[in-house]
Amino acid sequence: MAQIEVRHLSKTFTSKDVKVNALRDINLEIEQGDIYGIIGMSGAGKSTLVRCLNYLEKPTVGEVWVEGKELGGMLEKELLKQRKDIAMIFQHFNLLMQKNVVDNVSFPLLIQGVKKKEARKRAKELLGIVGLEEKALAYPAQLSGGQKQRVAIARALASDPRILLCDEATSALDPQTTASILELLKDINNRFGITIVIITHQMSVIRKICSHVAIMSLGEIKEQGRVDEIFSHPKTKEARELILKDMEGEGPVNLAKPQERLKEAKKIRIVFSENSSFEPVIANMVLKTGRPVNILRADTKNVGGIAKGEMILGLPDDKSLQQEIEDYIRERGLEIEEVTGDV
Ligand SMILES: Nc1ncnc2c1ncn2[C@@H]1O[C@H](COP(=O)(O)OP(=O)(O)OP(=O)(O)O)[C@@H](O)[C@H]1O
Repeated sequence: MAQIEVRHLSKTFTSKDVKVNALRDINLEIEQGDIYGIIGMSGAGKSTLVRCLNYLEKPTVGEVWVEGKELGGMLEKELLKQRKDIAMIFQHFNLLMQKNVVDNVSFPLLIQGVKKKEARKRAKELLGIVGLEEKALAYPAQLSGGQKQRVAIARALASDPRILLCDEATSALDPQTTASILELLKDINNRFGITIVIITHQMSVIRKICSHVAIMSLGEIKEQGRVDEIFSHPKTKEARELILKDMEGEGPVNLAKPQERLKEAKKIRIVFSENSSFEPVIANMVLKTGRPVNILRADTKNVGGIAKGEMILGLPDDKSLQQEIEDYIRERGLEIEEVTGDV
């Protein structure tokens, strides 16, 4: 059994005469040690889903199993105990502003009944793990956003959780700070084997550290699986859109401007594996066929540690030439799929 299993989970919010189906028939399996991303636009149901994973939100229908135990069958006391193993961090850090850093981190330990001296000692160790030892006596207001999130991570680790839920933990941070927090989460996952569930609306976050992803839209999971597979072979419109948006966000090469494009009849997407270099392939293809193509987008990315790249080409309005180009690309071991709509 997976460490976290969600079965046929639905959540409906009802207020007065308005009903919102926030989650519909969600099924998920998250293995121990995964970094699992849940991505979707605003209102997709991500926060509601992640809050169901520790029963901060009670599903209307369905089951959540954590380490072989069904949360819905637990008494409130058992649930509180279970939540010790499922820590959470948030977009706005949720630190205690009147307490200094070391006291913020000690706080959950004191609540658990750990003696003050021991709690402070452990808190200082945790601050070492997140690289903030020298800020132990500072107050949250004196810290940057990235430092505040590090304190929140240290505090989350205080109860020795086996699962860490991150609700838009990097959304309030600039790209560089985001990268450093993602590195820290990856390091924590590596060193301590803590399973991490990350909610985000940014595909770049998924690409940088997640092993698996579920793509949500309007309360449903549209696609889920290994991140490298979804990036290479997105099956749904939602996945394709998120991947394209990600490319835009990080400055892809948008080579042919609309006014400069040759008339094109078909668009294809080529996926490059870690060993292929697209430039010689395309240059040689153009030389061989003697006809130029529009390179509409080109991008290479580091996906889960593997170099991946893709390119979208606009092909001329000549069926046999299209076939020749596609055959040439396929013979070089590259995969092709047709793209519809604007790119
Ligand atoms: N307590 C609530 N009462 C009523 N409706 C709610 C409640 N919480 C969430 N919803 C609704 O459920 C849907 C899903 O919301 P949710 O916050 O889970 O989405 P999200 O994907 O996390 O969005 P965001 O990225 O904006 O936080 C939305 O339509 C939202 O308005």
